[in-house]
Amino acid sequence: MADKNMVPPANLNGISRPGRGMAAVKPKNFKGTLLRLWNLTKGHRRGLGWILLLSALASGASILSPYITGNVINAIKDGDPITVVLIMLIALYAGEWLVKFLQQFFMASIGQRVIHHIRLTLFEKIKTLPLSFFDRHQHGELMSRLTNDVDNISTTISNSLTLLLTYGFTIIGILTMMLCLSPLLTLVALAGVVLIFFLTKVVTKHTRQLFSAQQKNLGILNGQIEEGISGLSVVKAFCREEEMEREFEEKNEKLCRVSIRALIWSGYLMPLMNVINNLCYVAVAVFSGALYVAGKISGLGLITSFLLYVRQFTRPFVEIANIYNNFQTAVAGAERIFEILDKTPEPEDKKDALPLTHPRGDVVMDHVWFGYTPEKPVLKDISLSIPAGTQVAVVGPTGSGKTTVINLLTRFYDVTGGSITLDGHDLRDYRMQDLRRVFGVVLQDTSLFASSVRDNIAYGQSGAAMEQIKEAARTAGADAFIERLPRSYDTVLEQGGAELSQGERQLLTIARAVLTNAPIMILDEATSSVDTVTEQKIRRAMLKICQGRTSFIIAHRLSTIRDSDLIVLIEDGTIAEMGTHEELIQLGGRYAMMYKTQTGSADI
Ligand SMILES: Nc1ncnc2c1ncn2[C@@H]1O[C@H](COP(=O)(O)OP(=O)(O)OP(=O)(O)O)[C@@H](O)[C@H]1O
Repeated sequence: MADKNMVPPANLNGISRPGRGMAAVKPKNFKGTLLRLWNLTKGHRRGLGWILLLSALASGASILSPYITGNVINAIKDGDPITVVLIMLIALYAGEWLVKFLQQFFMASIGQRVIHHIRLTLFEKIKTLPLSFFDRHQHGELMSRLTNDVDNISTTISNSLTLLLTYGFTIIGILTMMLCLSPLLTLVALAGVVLIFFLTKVVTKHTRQLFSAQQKNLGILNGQIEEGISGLSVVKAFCREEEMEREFEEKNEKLCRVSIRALIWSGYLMPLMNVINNLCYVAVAVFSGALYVAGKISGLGLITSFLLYVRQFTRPFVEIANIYNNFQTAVAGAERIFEILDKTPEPEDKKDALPLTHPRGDVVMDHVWFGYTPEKPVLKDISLSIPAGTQVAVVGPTGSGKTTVINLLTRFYDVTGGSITLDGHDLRDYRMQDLRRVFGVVLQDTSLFASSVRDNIAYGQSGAAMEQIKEAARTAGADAFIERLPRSYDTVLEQGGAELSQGERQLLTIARAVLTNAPIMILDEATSSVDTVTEQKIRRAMLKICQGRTSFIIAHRLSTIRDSDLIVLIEDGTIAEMGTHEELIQLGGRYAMMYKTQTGSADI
């Protein structure tokens, strides 16, 4: 069965364990979401028609075989030949196998095509979402939507749907056959089914809660395991091993207790159901015997057929209850996926958006206001005029809004008040892709990809020749360490750069920016975590790539930016001081104080 919690059906008179895997998450709008899922199968309706037909045929064997078996008994009793009936029976089972195979064949291909489509649409959508969306959602949660939720839908479509259809047809078919054979005996059999149905309902309500609690506790425990492993060095450094173990044990114990209760409850119902099923079987046997003796029913064959039907009748009900829960979980997952698909993407380019290829680089910020959330403005009325070719350093205490300025320039976010212009036009008037290409960026986040060093440097310039890549690495001062790597530029960064030092990663991202040869450079915290020798290297590289270009440098080490044409000190979202290094030192304000603290007064 699809759900990971499910255990294989225990074969107790064909009844699978009830209540197991009942930790279904209820969707908010079951019908609406199901309808949207249905709409996704648009190109596969004919295949689904086949599946429906095959499901009806597949249930045919369960429906017909007891009847044929009854006829075999009748034939033996009457002394008639049974070869033809036996051949029919064998043909029926062979046919069932073929039909089920074809059913699986259609379902697998349709199911996987639909899932392929969902995955692709979802991934395409994520790429268009504004960064503000990711601020509001944990990465882990998004990952879970892309993997677990899609997985759930996949297994449900592939497995549960065919079973649901087949069981549905089986119930209708068996009920019809039983009614045709003997309405009275059918009533007796139905009484047992109704009893089992209600009993299952009562107990599963309880087990569902217990399994939900088990899932929740499992999640908590997994979280602790993940935290423990990823933060192990911190745990060791602060000697917190014992506390960690104690916490783990508490959560482990809780999970253990709730799991035991869940299993006991789900196990408790099974034997009871078995008893009811057997009692029902006995009741039908006694009744049919009495009816036979009274001459109310025709023959032994009918009794045999009927008893076989009773044996098969209860199973589809219990299975459908389980499948329904899987469906609910899958539909709830689909709901979460549709939630992402319904999000507003980044604003599209205006119809008459301007192309931008070789800007001069005049940047003007005019009374700019911005906040990540409406209630907390981060930049407050910032006005700045930067002529083309100026090297601007943005400095200020942690959290003052420096990176936010960069986020607005690259249009990762849009201003909430005022405007930013480039060469006289509002940033929002340009084509987004053109605008982003204008910037060569080295961000705080030194993200590298699990590909070769060469591909990482050429990330923004995929057609670059090897010589250009090496030249960029030389300019960034990254060539020396790259040459020392086992396969030099072809070394694959299997762990996405985690195998390099922070400084090396920064040098690579600088080389990447160099290669773009973009007209405007943005360097955020490029020297924050490297030794002084590397810092000097980076500083030289930065000066080189900033030459003749409008450039924005954010650095905590003020020595790096003292030669900048303009230093802007941001404090609490406003410009506190602005000028050249000398001017600001002369001013003797906050900048002068920060510089003094960092370098010792001698250097001033
Ligand atoms: N994605 C975000 N969502 C909500 N608030 C944010 C987000 N990014 C930053 N902030 C908040 O905006 C303020 C300015 O952040 P910003 O990153 O611009 O500071 P900074 O000056 O670059 O700091 P640092 O020097 O530490 O990098 C901070 O209070 C921060 O908490």
